[in-house]
Amino acid sequence: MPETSRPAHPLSADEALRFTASRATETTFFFDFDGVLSPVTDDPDASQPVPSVLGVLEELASRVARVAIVSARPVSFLRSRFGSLEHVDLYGLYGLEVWHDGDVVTEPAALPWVPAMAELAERAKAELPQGVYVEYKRLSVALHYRTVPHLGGEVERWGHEQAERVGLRIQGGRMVVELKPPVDQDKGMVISDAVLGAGCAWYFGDDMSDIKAFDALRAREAVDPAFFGVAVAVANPETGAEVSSAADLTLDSPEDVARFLADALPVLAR
Ligand SMILES: O=P(O)(O)OC[C@H]1O[C@H](O[C@H]2O[C@H](CO)[C@@H](O)[C@H](O)[C@H]2O)[C@H](O)[C@@H](O)[C@@H]1O
Repeated sequence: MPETSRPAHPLSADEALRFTASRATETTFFFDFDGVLSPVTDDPDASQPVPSVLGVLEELASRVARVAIVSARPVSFLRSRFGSLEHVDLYGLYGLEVWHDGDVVTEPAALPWVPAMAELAERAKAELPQGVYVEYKRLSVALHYRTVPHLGGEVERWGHEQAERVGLRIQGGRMVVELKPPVDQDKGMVISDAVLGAGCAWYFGDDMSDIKAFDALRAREAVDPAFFGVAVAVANPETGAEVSSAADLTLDSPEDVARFLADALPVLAR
C-alpha cells in the first residue's frame, strides 16, 4: 500500500527509499560527479567513475522517472566518462552546459566570456607557482592546489584578485578555487528548475556547490508539501562536515554510493 504523506526530516535511508518506491515514476535522482561517483584523485584529468556505478545508474534510470549528473565538469568530460549511458542526463559547468539531443547546449549569456576565460587560464599558468594545476574548462578556470596544499592561501588570493579584475565569480571547492562568468547559474538553480513538476528527488553531493542543490530541494518542499526531497552527502576530509550537516543522510565514499544504489534497486523495482 503506497504511503501518502512524506516522511518527516530527519529520516532514515530505509524510510526514504520506501517512500520513494511509492512514487518512483515521479522521482529524479541527481548526482554530482567528483567525490560522489568518482574517488578523488590528485590529477583531475585522471578521475574515473567507480566501475560498478555505470551499470547501477543505467538500471536506476529504468526504475525512476529520471537520472541526471549535475557537475562542475564540462559536458564533454562527462560524455567521456558516461557517454555509454543512454538514459542518464548530463548538466555541465554548474548548468551552463546541458547535453540535449546529441549536442552540448550552452547558456547564451555565458558565451561572451569564453575569450576572457582562455586569457585567464594562460595568465594563471604563467603567474601561479609550479605545482598548481590550472584546469581550463572553456567557461571557467579551476585552480587546483591538492598536490601543493601549502600554496592554498596564495592560490585563493590570486583567484580573488583576478575575479575582481575581470569581473568573475568565485566558487570554492575541495582544494580548488574556481573562477566563473558572472552569469546566474548554479547547481541550486538547475535543481529548482528540474524538480518543477516532480514528486520526489534525491541529490548526492560532497562539495560546497552541492549545498545549493540541497537548499533547492528544501525550498521545493517548503512550497509543495507533497514534494519529497532527500539530500545525501558523501563524506570527505575537506568539505565533508559542512556538506553532511546540510544533508539528510551521509554515505562514506563514492564506492559506498555505488553500493547504496545497488542495494536500493530491488526496493525501487517496478
Ligand atoms: O561538481 P563536481 O563534478 O564535483 O566538480 C567539482 C570539481 O571537481 C574536480 O576537482 C575535484 O576533483 C579532482 C579529481 O578527483 C581533485 O583533484 C580536486 O582536488 C577536486 O577539487 C574538477 O577538477 C573541478 O573542475 C570541479 O570544479
